[in-house]
Amino acid sequence: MTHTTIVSAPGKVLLTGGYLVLDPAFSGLVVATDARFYTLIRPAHSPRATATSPFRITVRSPQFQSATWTYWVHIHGKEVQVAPSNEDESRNTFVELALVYSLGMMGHLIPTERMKATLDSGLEIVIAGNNDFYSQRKELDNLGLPLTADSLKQIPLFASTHTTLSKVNKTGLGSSAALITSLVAALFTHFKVQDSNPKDTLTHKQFLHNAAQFVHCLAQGKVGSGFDVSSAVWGSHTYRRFRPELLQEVMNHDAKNDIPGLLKVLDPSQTKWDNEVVPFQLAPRLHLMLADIDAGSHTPTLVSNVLKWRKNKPEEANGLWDHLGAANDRVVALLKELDQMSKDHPKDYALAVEKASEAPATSWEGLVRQSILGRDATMELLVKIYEEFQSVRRYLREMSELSEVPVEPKEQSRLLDACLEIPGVLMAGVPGAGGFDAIFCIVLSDAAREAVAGVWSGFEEMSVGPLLCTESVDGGLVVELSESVATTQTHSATVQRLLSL
Ligand SMILES: Nc1ncnc2c1ncn2[C@@H]1O[C@H](COP(=O)(O)OP(=O)(O)O)[C@@H](O)[C@H]1O
Ligand SMILES: C[C@@](O)(CCOP(=O)(O)OP(=O)(O)O)CC(=O)O
Repeated sequence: MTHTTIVSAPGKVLLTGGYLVLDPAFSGLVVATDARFYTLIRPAHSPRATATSPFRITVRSPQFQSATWTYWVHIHGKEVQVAPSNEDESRNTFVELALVYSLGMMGHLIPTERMKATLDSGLEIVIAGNNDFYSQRKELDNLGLPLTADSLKQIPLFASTHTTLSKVNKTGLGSSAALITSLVAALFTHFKVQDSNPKDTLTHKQFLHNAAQFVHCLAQGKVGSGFDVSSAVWGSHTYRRFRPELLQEVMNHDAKNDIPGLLKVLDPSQTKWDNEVVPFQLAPRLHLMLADIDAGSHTPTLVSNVLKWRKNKPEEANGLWDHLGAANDRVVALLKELDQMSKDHPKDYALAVEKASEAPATSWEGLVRQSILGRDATMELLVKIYEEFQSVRRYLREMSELSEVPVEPKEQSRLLDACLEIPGVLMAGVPGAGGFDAIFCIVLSDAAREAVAGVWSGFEEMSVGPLLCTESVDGGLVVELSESVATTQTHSATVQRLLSL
């Protein structure tokens, strides 16, 4: 029997609020995906050479070449220091900082004896992301399969990427945020930190959020909006960022020399964090589809150019920000109204969605006017959502033109418009920072789903790679396993696969 912990965190897609969410005056709608990152932790059964030797932690990412890292942990009372082995082929700053700060903080939060006992025979950490996080184009090529959802389903769980972490093509689901969140949370779970600090679960989760935001910002070298870490912790929601100044004072590597000071900033009972999280879910029968575009854009470049333009032309930009912010908020409010409608009038809702599935969104308004059965409130809402999201797109195109940054470039507009011609497609847009990275569609039926997939695979201007994931129904962080695992036990296919990696 081996005490094993597995914690997962979802990927993300920012449906509205790209750029605006960097400013605390605006919020963004982020949907968590059912594509998840998993961190497994278990004893390595390799005792220390002598009672004074450091403890050893090995981290592996089996989907990548040259992706094993060793760390040595030194414990002096409450002070816990983690140093990377200088024999490794590569360094992984994201993993390293998560270990340095999580273990550093735990040294001050749990009894030293537990710290030592948990590390005594060394720890093995395995990190794996759902295949959707990384482009599978090469794998499908090797298998001689076309770039379709059916082909992707034939690839085994946590398949090899046949490359290194630095060379892999990512699909934009936010691998580093999901990785850091699952790793930090798995460490705190494995060392049973909550048992020593019996704060309520919500406060503990807020602390994990703050800690993951801090590590992610430090690893990225900047304080971003943090919507990706937030959805990795809380699942789908509307997000308003925390004041960036909150982390400014600890955003340097000296923070590890003052762990009590860092804990003070990250502990929600000591420092008030002002981020806002309002849970969100898509109404039933709305299905989120995602695709990555092979061309790709460099998000930091897009962001720095848009922000440069906003700084140089504040009047032009601020007006657009206000209009776009208001349109984004209306889309969210309408989607919530639709969800409420599905609960209040489930039969009418189902009928309207079926009717809407049979016609393209441009003709729904006609259906509303022709309705002989009186008002069809659901259909009216669907029309409003479609139209409001089309105004969001118009503002994004205006942003592209004024800033000369390709937020919704023409090629992407043509692809989105082609999707919207299909019966039963409610929304089609560029998520997050936009550019040539990805697109999303929200569709109302299986037939619409298939037709959209057909448009994607037949689109000749760009290579559109479907992803298998959709909205997460499990929210944010999930403790998948925290127990002594007997070999005879039965687990889900995902957990079984992780245990065998
Ligand atoms: N499976 C993995 N195992 C270990 N580290 C990973 C893994 N996936 C991503 N990372 C870390 O995240 C970094 C990528 O971060 P970044 O370029 O910000 O990508 P993203 O936009 O997907 O978050 C990698 O360099 C690596 O440190
Ligand atoms: C511009 C942004 O508001 C949104 C970017 O969202 P993406 O989903 O495009 O991000 P990456 O995963 O880094 O590519 C920047 C931010 O909020 O941090």
